[in-house]
Amino acid sequence: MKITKDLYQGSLALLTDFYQLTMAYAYWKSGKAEQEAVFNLFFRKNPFQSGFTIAAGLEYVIDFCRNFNFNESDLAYLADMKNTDGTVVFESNFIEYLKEMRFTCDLEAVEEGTVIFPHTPIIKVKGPLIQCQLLETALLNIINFQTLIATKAARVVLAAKGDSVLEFGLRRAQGIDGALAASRASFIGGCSATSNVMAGKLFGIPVSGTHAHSWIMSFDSELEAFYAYADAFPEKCVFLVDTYDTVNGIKNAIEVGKALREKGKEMIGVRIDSGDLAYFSNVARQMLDEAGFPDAKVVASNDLDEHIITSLKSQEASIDVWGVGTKLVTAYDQPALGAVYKLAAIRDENGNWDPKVKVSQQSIKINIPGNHDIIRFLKNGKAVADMIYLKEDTSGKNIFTIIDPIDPTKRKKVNSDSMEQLNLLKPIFNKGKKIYDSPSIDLIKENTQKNLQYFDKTHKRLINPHIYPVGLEEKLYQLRTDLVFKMKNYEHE
Ligand SMILES: Nc1ncnc2c1ncn2[C@@H]1O[C@H](COP(=O)(O)OP(=O)(O)OP(=O)(O)O)[C@@H](O)[C@H]1O
Ligand SMILES: O=P(O)(O)OC[C@H]1O[C@H](OP(=O)(O)OP(=O)(O)O)[C@H](O)[C@@H]1O
Ligand SMILES: O=C(O)c1cccnc1
Repeated sequence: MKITKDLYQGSLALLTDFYQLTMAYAYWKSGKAEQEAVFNLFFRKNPFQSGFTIAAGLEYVIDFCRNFNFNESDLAYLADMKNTDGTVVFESNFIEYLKEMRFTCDLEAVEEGTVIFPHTPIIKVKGPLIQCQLLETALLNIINFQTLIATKAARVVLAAKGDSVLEFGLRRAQGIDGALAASRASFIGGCSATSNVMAGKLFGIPVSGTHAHSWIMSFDSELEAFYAYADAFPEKCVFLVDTYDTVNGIKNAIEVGKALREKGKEMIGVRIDSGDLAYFSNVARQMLDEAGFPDAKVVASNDLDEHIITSLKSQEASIDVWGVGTKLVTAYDQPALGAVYKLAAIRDENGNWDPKVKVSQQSIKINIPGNHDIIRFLKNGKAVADMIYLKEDTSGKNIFTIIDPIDPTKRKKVNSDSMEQLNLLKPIFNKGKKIYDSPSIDLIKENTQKNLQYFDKTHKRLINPHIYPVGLEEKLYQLRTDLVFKMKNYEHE
């Protein structure tokens, strides 16, 4: 995938907050630019009150890092920036430094489609402080949105209980890139196809669709419109039946379906886009069955989301395919994921990692310090707990106490001897060189479904899900507590 080249026609290095550049300049001025650092990208709460989150966006991150350099016009723009007193913001030696800068970091990440939880790193960047810092805004922009939408899609697809979900969001998505990224993330989350043709071309996602009311309205009668469509697309007939009168529309679809059958073709089905979808889908099912079309599908659309789909399922609606647009691609009920990117450790002059913590009044906002990793423990193929730990604290151990980072009274003991262990962070770049074999979008989508299988259905419930245990190995927990006390000057207590 070449998002930068195909979509943005050049450099994305200026896709950042201005303060990243002023900090970069100040790191450079103070001689800290090349000091080795570790930053982690993580979120603090699952979106949509979900019990899980689906990671997405890594391919965009890879593309961003590989193309990370300031081109001539970026540099000219920066060189021209002036302070209020007329002096330049960035001195020319710094502009030269930026010109030579290339991405040379190590980067680890959870693969797209992985089920993830609050507090655990999705991406870990290790490298020169200045580079780590300059990546912050773009990495958050990419991961926050795609992870949000992949999670929403996974919830919609879970609600559809095995039925196909088509993503119809382009017309109401958040701009051009929002729409493309949302189509990609929706497919990763489990949608079967998109109506967005450009997403189909760029990402290799299947495209699909029916027709609109305008098609019907452009003819003198609905029947005439159905016949004409059947003529043009005998293999692809999903007739939209609700332009004037849904029951009459279904009758017309059946008539044209019979004519198609005489020509050796089968209509695919009907689409209902308004009214009581439970009632009209059941009417459609009965009429289609009685007319000899038991395999014809009923497609429903109209402001659907996971909750309306669940309700329609509980009403025993006869809907086989769900067209979901606005509420999916805009993440209507929670328009942003709050992932953050925090400095976790800096290498000191002796080569040791110096863990760093941001102290906050709210304990949920205190980050996890140190160059840490994550393990997922599985028993009999089911995920039991995720542990955030420091390698040096755990080597040779097999019994671990995992402590909830917010509520230390919540603990879980794990004996790793009887469990399978998954390292969630995979190496993606080594000193700026890509060492990861990117999977196809189809494999990523499969990965999502495989990952969801690891989790008990109580964690996947849409409302009030059972909380999956994620925590800090006890030594890391202690390190974090000690550091907080130290930074707050509570050492004497
Ligand atoms: N049986 C049902 N149970 C729960 N929700 C339903 C049911 N049938 C339809 N809905 C949902 O109710 C909402 C109906 O919205 P609205 O009143 O705007 O549609 P409409 O008037 O039927 O159609 P439109 O305005 O698009 O012509 C939609 O979100 C739809 O998905
Ligand atoms: O409802 P969504 O989940 O966003 O799905 C996409 C919607 O887009 C189309 O509607 P259209 O743009 O013609 O508008 P209308 O049906 O709401 O009038 C289609 O008929 C769906 O209703
Ligand atoms: O193909 C469709 O039916 C479609 C596409 C976009 C939006 N609504 C419906």
